[in-house]
Amino acid sequence: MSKPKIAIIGAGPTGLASIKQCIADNLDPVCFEATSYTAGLWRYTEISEENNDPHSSCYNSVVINTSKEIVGELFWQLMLKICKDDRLRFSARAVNLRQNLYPGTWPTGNRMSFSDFPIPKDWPYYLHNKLVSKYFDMYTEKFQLIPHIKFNTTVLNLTMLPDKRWNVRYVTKGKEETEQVFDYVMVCTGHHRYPRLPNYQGMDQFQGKQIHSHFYRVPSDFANKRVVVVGCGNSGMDISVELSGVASQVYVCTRRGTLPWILPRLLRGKPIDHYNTRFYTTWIPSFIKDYFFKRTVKTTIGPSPIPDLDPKTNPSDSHPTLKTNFYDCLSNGTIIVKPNISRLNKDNSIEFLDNTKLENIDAIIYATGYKIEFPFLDSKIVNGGDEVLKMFDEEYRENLVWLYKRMFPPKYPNIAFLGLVQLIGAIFPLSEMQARYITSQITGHISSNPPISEMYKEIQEHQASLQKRYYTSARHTIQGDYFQELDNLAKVLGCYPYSLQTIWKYGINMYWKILFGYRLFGRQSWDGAADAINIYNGCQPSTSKKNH
Ligand SMILES: NC(=O)C1=CN([C@@H]2O[C@H](COP(=O)(O)OP(=O)(O)OC[C@H]3O[C@@H](n4cnc5c(N)ncnc54)[C@H](OP(=O)(O)O)[C@@H]3O)[C@@H](O)[C@H]2O)C=CC1
Repeated sequence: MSKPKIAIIGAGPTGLASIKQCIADNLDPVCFEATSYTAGLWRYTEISEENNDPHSSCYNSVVINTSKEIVGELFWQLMLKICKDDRLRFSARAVNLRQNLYPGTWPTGNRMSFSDFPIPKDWPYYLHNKLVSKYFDMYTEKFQLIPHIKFNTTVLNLTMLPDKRWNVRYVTKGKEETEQVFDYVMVCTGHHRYPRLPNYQGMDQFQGKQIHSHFYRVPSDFANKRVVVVGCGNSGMDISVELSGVASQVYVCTRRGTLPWILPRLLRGKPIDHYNTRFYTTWIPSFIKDYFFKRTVKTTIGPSPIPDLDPKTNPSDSHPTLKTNFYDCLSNGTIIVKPNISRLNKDNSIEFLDNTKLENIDAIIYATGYKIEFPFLDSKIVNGGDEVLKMFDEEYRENLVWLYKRMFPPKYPNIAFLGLVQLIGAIFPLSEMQARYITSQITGHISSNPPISEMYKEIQEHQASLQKRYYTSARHTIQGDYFQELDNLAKVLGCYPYSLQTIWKYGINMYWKILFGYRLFGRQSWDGAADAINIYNGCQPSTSKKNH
């Protein structure tokens, strides 16, 4: 019997993990990649014809490519300790994804690595984009993924055939459009591709430079300029701090009138996300988490030197913002905070909602986030269509994602979206777990999805919980918690570390580490991932036998 044919769209980290998992499960993957390289937005490129088109898949978001310096600053330190001793030893036991997938990791260091491909021991906590793309090159080479990728190939359209297979229409640069039929489609194009811009009066008249953060590369482009950065997410913070050293003045615009809660990257010398353990995220009520969060901010970088700018919301109401030295720039005046813009003028002045005005602005950088779009697909496949959209607020609706288990559109079989979760944590381990979940379904190792009504109920509950937890914003429609999202899939796949099983096999010390990120006794290390890999290796995967 011929192997099921799987179309994978995008050869970023999620696409690469998907190819590898398909191969491991004896499927036949073909990956379509619009650019000439892998690793997606982690590969730093200059703005060029190839990557300045929002419809190309090679976006180099400021998210990680704000510049060599800033990425260095963001990522260099935080990787060091993570890759210590245990990890290599444990990962050597790795067999294949099905058996060992679940590093229990976070965005830094090995917390962002795939389960059976550890990040080299001597790499730092926070990786420079060069190292991240190198990591993916090593991964691609080790698992021989390149032969499965069609580079410079853009998917134009997907249509479902009467027999529920998918027809993929695509074009490779310099060639004719062509079509191919697949049994299943895995969409791995991510959610940081299409810039989301505000709509201010006079945008078309303003004579200065206006760009989205996605197209920002190096600070020198703004040397001695007066720059307004719109948005206070991680991009807005990173860019404004970076520019503060070269621009003649930087202004940051906040539509909420206040700044977000800003956390430092390191706490007591450890990457701050390492304190976010399974116990902390699962068992601690959010009011206690908020208390610790506020206390951390107050005793490290804050409160803000300008009290009026202190956030009015709770820390858990929004996606976290990490930036160590933003307040330094506020206190020395290199960054000045403004409310939202009311209009832009032809003479390069900008008016704000508090009736103040700035003259002679040279550039505006819109760090206003991203639109979730899949131009090759009917949008109702992803957002549920009008009957679903009408339940949501206008802005939230723009980025609504209506997928069962964050992957499956209830009414459309044989298609799944991977990496479409904005985790508080690294996405790679989840992408890998999702790939594993999908291929396990295709091969019949785990049950297929429940009836549509049940899927709707799950999605509705998930969306309701997001709306309850976060303030309404287009940036909060796909939020997820690292451990919970991974654990939910791990339980079905049979690699979740249940307490008694774990304690029986590995002892209380290891179980403690799985829960709290450090050992109860013995040599301390915060490298929870290493132990987790060991634990998950040890779990008998239910996926080794069909469960239905
Ligand atoms: N160093 C790192 O780790 C970095 C990580 N990232 C990640 O990349 C992702 C994208 O981040 P980012 O690019 O900052 O985008 P976000 O969507 O996270 O933030 C967008 C910001 O723009 C504001 N905004 C949105 N629409 C408007 C509007 N119409 N007018 C005025 N302001 C508006 C939002 O305000 P509001 O809050 O009111 O919605 C918010 O402050 C996030 O997951 C982020 O964590 C990004 C940069 C660096």
